[in-house]
Amino acid sequence: MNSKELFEKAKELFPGGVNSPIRAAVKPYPFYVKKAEGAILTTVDGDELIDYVLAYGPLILGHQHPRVKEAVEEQLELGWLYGTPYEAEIKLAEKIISHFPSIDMVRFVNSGTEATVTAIRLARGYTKRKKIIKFDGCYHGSNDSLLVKAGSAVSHYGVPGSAGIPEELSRLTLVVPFNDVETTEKVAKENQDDLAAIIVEPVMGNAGVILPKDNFLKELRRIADDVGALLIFDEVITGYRLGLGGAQARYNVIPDITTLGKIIGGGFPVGAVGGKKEIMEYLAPSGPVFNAGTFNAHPVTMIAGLATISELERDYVYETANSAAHAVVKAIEQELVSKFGGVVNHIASMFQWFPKVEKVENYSDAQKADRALIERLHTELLKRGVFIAPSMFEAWFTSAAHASDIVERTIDVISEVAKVLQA
Ligand SMILES: Cc1ncc(COP(=O)(O)O)c(C=O)c1O
Ligand SMILES: N[C@H](C=O)CCC(=O)O
Repeated sequence: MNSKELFEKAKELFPGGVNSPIRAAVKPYPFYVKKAEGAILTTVDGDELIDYVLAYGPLILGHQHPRVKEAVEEQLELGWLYGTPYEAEIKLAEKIISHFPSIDMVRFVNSGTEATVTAIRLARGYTKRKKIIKFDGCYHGSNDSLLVKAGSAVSHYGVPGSAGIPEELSRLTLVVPFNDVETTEKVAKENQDDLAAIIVEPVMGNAGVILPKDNFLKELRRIADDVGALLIFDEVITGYRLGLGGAQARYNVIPDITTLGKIIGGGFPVGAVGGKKEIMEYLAPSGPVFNAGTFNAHPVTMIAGLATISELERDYVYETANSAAHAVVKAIEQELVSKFGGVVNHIASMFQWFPKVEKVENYSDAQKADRALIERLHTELLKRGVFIAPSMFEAWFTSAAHASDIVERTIDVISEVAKVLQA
């Protein structure tokens, strides 16, 4: 069956035809993958696509990296699920602790969502307070406490949050604009007695890419300390994408709790909560805050994560991924920004173009950009063999597999598309 036929069938089986909403945004219908290798996806229709989505971030080494594949194959020979502790989880935790300045202890879970759910519960349990500050347009997974004014598919489909979440719970989530120290401080002080945590994507990656200004993250640290709340960095995207220590090492700001996911599982389902020992010891069975999981610290994930992070310790990965991003950003600026205007927000190997606006420093700036143009760009690039996210409220990602020939092909396609794209 081809992609069109498969999607027709899928619509009978899955709500909207998919198992995660953003996948249905690929037009005219989502393509189905037959295989993936390096930077290339091959579809069941026989098309080869250069992949700038990389499964929404995890695949910083590209698809089927030989070291990861070899490690997983070796693991499969030993069995793949034990329901007992396994040495690989210790090795992966040690690596993460060695790289992330704020992390003394880790709890592995199965997704970024589980990580943020656990982090919020931990912050509430530790502080014995209820309220949370989050930032407009930040996305922290499908987490009941944080699906308020969220980014990613929530923004793409234009829903303010989600039905099914009790108003009593949403009221505990206070939303403030990213990069706005004054409002954050005001709201934190007004709710000081009951504020458990401030949670932030230190670089926003779910409303396009939006960078923290000046001392914004340092100011969040100060405000959290002033009101006795915990600072949570959601580094599910930025962890290992911005470098070995994530955003916290890059910006030199130490949160109390960090959530990780995506890259640390090497392409297998994963999440992690990390933090200071004193806080982490509140998790069961040491402490009273519950978290558990049949698949927590899955052996295959631990092995794949370990192989991935070991590879990241070799300089070539960040060098290749970052220089690919730099070259593609330059091409977008030359071919697209020059014609349509706008700004490209970029850091390391993640970026997004916001057409027709001069700056994007928060979610309301992002909403003023021409998102429909990005959706048309997505369609035109896809027709010519380049796959980018179907929404402006996502990011482009590059990997160690985005070698110069792949980048050159992409640049040629961008200049071809620039000629046909209509404002
Ligand atoms: C910053 C951030 N936090 C949390 C999540 C949730 O992760 P997952 O999709 O693995 O549940 C995502 C992505 O979905 C994310 O980008
Ligand atoms: N932006 C989301 C996570 O980072 C995209 C993943 C998804 O919703 O399927």
